[in-house]
Amino acid sequence: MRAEVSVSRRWVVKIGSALLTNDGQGLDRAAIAGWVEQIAALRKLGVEVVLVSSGSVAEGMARLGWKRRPKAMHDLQAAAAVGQMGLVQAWEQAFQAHGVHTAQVLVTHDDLSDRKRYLNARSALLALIGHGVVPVVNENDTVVTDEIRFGDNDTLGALVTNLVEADLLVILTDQQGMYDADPRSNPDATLLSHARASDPALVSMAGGSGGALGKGGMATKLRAAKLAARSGAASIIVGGRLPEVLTRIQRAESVGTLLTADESPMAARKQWLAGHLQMRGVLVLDEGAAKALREKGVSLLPVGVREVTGNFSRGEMVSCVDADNQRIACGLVNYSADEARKIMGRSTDAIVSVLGYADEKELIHRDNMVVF
Ligand SMILES: Nc1ncnc2c1ncn2[C@@H]1O[C@H](COP(=O)(O)OP(=O)(O)O)[C@@H](O)[C@H]1O
Ligand SMILES: N[C@@H](CCC(=O)OP(=O)(O)O)C(=O)O
Repeated sequence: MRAEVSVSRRWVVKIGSALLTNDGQGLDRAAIAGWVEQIAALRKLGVEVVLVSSGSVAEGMARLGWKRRPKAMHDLQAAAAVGQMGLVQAWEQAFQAHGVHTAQVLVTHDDLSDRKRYLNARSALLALIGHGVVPVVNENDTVVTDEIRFGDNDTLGALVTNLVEADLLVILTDQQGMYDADPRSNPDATLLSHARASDPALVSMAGGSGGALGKGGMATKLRAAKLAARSGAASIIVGGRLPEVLTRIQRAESVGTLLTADESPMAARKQWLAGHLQMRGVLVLDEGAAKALREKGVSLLPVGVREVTGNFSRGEMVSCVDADNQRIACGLVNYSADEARKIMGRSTDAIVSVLGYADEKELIHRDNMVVF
């Protein structure tokens, strides 16, 4: 299993507040430099990395001289706004030393649950990765309210893993991994090396809430691993202070706790796509496109579409049928119904001249499509 992890090509690395801020004493720049050095080395081996960095509230508290995590939402928001400045500065500076660009990406729950915004966030993150930039993601704490907060970045890390279809979610924390009981209150607890994320026995082993600075605790990390498994990704919960921790994961060393998915990424994603969304429209394909989708599983380009029915928006689910109305596939569409009608039957190059702009060149990308 560890060997499979070592060949994974896209990682989301989530770093918790306690770890990043030296238990609240301000950003641990030496630790940050160490992780960045490892990430730079991973990139040279062809591993793409998206960072999910907590610590805005904790760093804001340190900057404002607050000893305790505030309870009031406006104070949390204020601390997050102050701290986020320090956070991105620290990451940017550390990556600059390796000639790597970073990008600040702040998201809310709405961004990832709304279909259109989901696609937008996805294409922006994939574009950043494609340009060799390391996205540094956090929750947009200053604009979210109580009910819609992810609250803990473990969940955010898992959703980003689903979003960019990463193979691996690495959760760096202040313990060596997941134990069979909370090691803070059970000194005899033993470290779990490998389990299935779906194993029901794990739930009672993960203690409740997190430390003084973080929010999640082990329960949210376990939940995150289950969420990541929905798109087939494995998760590793591991001590972020372990020397060369990321490099060792890449070398298939048995560090931390590996939580694996029951299904392959493709099977998991297709199940997710097929089970979660309502059809909003139909695209009738020409013979060539129908054959290409059925036999080669390629993306659907506008040129292969003859007719568009329904009134869908970008990001919604549509079904693809052949001229005899036989269902071929379904998937998340990159253009609205009106746009699709304008560009159907046209070559990809014509999208800009017809619409005046272009999103993706595909009408439905094959990663967002299930072929029946
Ligand atoms: N079974 C367990 N194994 C390891 N840690 C656990 C377990 N149950 C609860 N915990 C607690 O979870 C804490 C890590 O969560 P948290 O404080 O939220 O960290 P982070 O800021 O890294 O997200 C650990 O310090 C530990 O006390
Ligand atoms: N968005 C928040 C993260 C919430 C949080 O505390 O997460 P974590 O430490 O990962 O459990 C922040 O940056 O402070």
